[in-house]
Amino acid sequence: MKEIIIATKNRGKMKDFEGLFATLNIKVTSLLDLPEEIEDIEETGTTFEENAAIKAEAICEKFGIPVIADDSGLEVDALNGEPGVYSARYAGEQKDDQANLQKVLSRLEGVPDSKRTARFVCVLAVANPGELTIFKRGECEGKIGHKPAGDNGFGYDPIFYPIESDRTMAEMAPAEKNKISHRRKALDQLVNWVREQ
Ligand SMILES: O=c1nc[nH]c2c1ncn2[C@H]1C[C@H](O)[C@@H](COP(=O)(O)OP(=O)(O)OP(=O)(O)O)O1
Ligand SMILES: [Mg+2]
Repeated sequence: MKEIIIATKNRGKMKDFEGLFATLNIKVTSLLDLPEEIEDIEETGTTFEENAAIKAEAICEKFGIPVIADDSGLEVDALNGEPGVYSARYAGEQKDDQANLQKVLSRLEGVPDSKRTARFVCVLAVANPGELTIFKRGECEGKIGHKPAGDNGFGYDPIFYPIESDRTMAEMAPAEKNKISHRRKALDQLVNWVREQ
């Protein structure tokens, strides 16, 4: 079985990846699973690609091995694409999922269903020692609800209804989310790319 490091400290993301990589027979290790403590990496970019590269390249340089990073977020059309790359810190530096999703709901107060369109975006960056970093993107279209529903998943899952679903991503079983998610789509692109090499 192969092993890959994913440059993340987000446990929710890692749960997604564990499910996604299990079918590929690859074991994934996060920055939280390493024996030494890894300092937080400042995400100073203004695009998902920039931030994913910053995370993947920092850890790749540190250990001299291939590293995948995921930078992702929610784009709400009625909020001009917010919270976007600032999704994790939308309601402040403490990265509180509940506060973040409440902020989206309150900003959308009075906005009718037809204008609550949104998408999850996931950009994966793969950094290899001595090679150019590559990027794969996946998007999942949907709508923002009026109140949180469901206990699965993480982040904005309780307020996100994937297109043609009457349940939020947090009401779906993990395997169900993993069939349609932005993370799944980005990973499919990456797997296809690896097969072409
Ligand atoms: O499937 C998802 N379901 C719900 N919410 C999601 C999803 N995917 C990303 N999101 C939200 C969570 C967080 O608010 C932001 C990611 O921010 P992002 O900087 O990429 O991750 P992070 O700081 O939590 O962890 P890390 O940088 O260590 O990977 O988008
Ligand atoms: Mg982050």
